[in-house]
Amino acid sequence: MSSTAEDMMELHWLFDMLQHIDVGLVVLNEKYEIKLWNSFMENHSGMSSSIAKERSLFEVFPSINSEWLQRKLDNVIALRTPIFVSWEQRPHLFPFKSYRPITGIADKMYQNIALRPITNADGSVKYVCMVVYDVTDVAVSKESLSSANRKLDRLSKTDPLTQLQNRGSLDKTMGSAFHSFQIDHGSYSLVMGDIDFFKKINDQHGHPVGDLVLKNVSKLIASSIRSSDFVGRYGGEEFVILLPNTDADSALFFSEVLRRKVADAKIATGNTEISVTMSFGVSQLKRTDHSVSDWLNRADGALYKAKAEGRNQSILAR
Ligand SMILES: Nc1nc2c(ncn2[C@@H]2O[C@H](COP(=O)(O)OP(=O)(O)OP(=O)(O)O)[C@@H](O)[C@H]2O)c(=O)[nH]1
Repeated sequence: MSSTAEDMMELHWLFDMLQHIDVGLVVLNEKYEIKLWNSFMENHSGMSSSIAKERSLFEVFPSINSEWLQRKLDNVIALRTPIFVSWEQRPHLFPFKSYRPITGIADKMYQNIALRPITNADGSVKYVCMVVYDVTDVAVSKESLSSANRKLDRLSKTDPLTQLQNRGSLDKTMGSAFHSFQIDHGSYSLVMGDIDFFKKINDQHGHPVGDLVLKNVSKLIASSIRSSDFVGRYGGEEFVILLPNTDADSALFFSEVLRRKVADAKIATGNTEISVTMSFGVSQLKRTDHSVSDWLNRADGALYKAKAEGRNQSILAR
């Protein structure tokens, strides 16, 4: 076979392979008209090469942000350098369906796109080749990993019984508030609440009813705070509420409203209804507090006093 015939055959092979490679290939001219549309693009768009060719890419896919892509394509031609667009910047350019049966996360194919200048024999660049990689598997596993990490992070901060913040998470939140106070000297208050005679509830009705009471009280507290407040379960039947932008008197007012709500609530346990009361200690963060413990200890001291003085009351630490 002559070398020209061999070259022709090689060219034919190459063209055949590019047509059927599992990667999208599109060639555009300077007017963004489609000059090449391989079988990957045909299969995923449902549009044959004969129909796509000579039409503007933006007419075929009106959902593509034409201003953004035109700028990129113009740069590829002017600077003669390739540009890459990752799925993390833009999940997809072409709105192709994903046929992955594994997950509901991806209904569209995630794509990495390379825009490459095609250099003519005379060195000029008049065409751009778009290479479209289907990276749905990579994107989906990365997304599921991030979602699993988010879930783990949430779990590590949550008390499983009450779904409130756990003690560790609350300690961190109070630490952040203490740190902010050193900068803004704002008003930050703590309300520490404890269910009265909780041991009796366990003893009289059993531990599962005790748990039910804890869950109900937690819901009541959670529904009483503002979105900027924090509440956590600090110990067995002890709760701490952190109120930013709240001075001592307002925190005491909040505590009394909550105390009355708890006392008025009826908790259905199946065959009977239970009522509980709570005692509260309130403290506002002061410049003389050297640590979160100082602030917390003052609330704890006030709570101890509320218990000693008859329970079902709130006491403010001065
Ligand atoms: N059901 C249930 N009980 C708990 C849980 N955590 C702690 N407790 C119980 O809560 C009770 C707390 O009792 P005490 O510390 O004596 O306090 P109290 O009976 O509430 O009395 P005062 O606080 O003095 O009013 C103990 O019996 C603990 O076993 C829990 O997760 N579920």
